[in-house]
Amino acid sequence: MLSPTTPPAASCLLVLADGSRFLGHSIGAQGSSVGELVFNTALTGYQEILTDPSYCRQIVTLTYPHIGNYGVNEADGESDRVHAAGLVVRQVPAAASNFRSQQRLQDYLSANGCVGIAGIDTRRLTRILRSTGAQNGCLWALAPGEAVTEAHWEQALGRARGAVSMAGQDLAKVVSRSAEEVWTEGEWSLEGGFEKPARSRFHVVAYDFGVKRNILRMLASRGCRVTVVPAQTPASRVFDLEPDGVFLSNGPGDPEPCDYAIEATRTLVETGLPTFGICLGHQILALASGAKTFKMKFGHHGANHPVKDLDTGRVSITSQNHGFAVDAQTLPPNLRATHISLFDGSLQGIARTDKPAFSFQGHPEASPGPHDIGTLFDRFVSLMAKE
Ligand SMILES: NC(=O)CC[C@H](N)C(=O)O
Repeated sequence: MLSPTTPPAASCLLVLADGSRFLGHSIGAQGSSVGELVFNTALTGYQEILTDPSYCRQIVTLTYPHIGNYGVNEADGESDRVHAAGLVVRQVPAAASNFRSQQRLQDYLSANGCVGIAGIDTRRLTRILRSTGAQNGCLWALAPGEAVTEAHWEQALGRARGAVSMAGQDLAKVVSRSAEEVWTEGEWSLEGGFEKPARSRFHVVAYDFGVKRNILRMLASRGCRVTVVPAQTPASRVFDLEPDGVFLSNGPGDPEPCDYAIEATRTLVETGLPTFGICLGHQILALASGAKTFKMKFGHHGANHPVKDLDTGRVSITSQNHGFAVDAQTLPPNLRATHISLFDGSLQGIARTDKPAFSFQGHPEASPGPHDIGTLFDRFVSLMAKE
């Protein structure tokens, strides 16, 4: 229960570039933030979403109305900080209740300098984004007690309209680590915490375009020693590391301007190194193979997207987070479609016909899940074993 001495929450404004206004209360840091507004329909996983580097410069609206109910903890972050440019929710329960919880979502947002708003009609916002497409917005948490004025709305609109468009932005090099790192931690379980895999059969070089930790953990748990390398690492350095396979990670922004990654991938794939890409990594593999990408209207962000495997006919429920996609009409003869989205028919997976390389648009590593398509990691390991 709220104690009678709890000060009233500070006001928070959200203004979209099209002029739509929302007034709610602050649940995070004070100040303003701009970014591309996207909506995510997952029911859980808000901490993983906030810390997913792929959300860099995006303000995330969660359509599920109760967010923060199980708190946050040290183990569940997909990176070492909050990357989302802001959080928009309907309601945060006053108490967080879970045996793993170490902090309330509100305190976590404040400590991480992330602006957040609650108390707005997220259904109205989602319907705007769905009909007009993802658009830039400005989130502005005022000082406690400060009154909202017309000048605030006007200034916020100016900031929203002045924000750079996501199309054309290379953000992989912005969020990538700057030094190489050896990764050994495996997957988490309730009984044992994070696994420390004893032996490794394969050496994988993983490109960090904004990599999520659970990807590295799933590789480690499958017997891979992983060397994580910065986004701009040239192919020559990867050859020096003598890997058995190359992994291309997820990441924020537009894949098209990532020329260094496209170039390195082309070289590595051509030499026949087994290669696996996820999300941005999937788009990079496509571009390196001669296909094209485009910006989607509002993308796919959620945890229940059905995807069909075109080889087996099997349907998997998958986690998705992308605003760009590979254009199925542009696949060259040596690239075949392996998966499609059953929501809109868009391309979800590809494989090279001439080289041991494949990739997936959604998230087989998704934590908290679903885990249906986690088998793609086993496919990568089999590919390395075969080669
Ligand atoms: N999660 C990701 O890797 C996203 C890839 C890319 N930034 C997109 O929006 O499509």
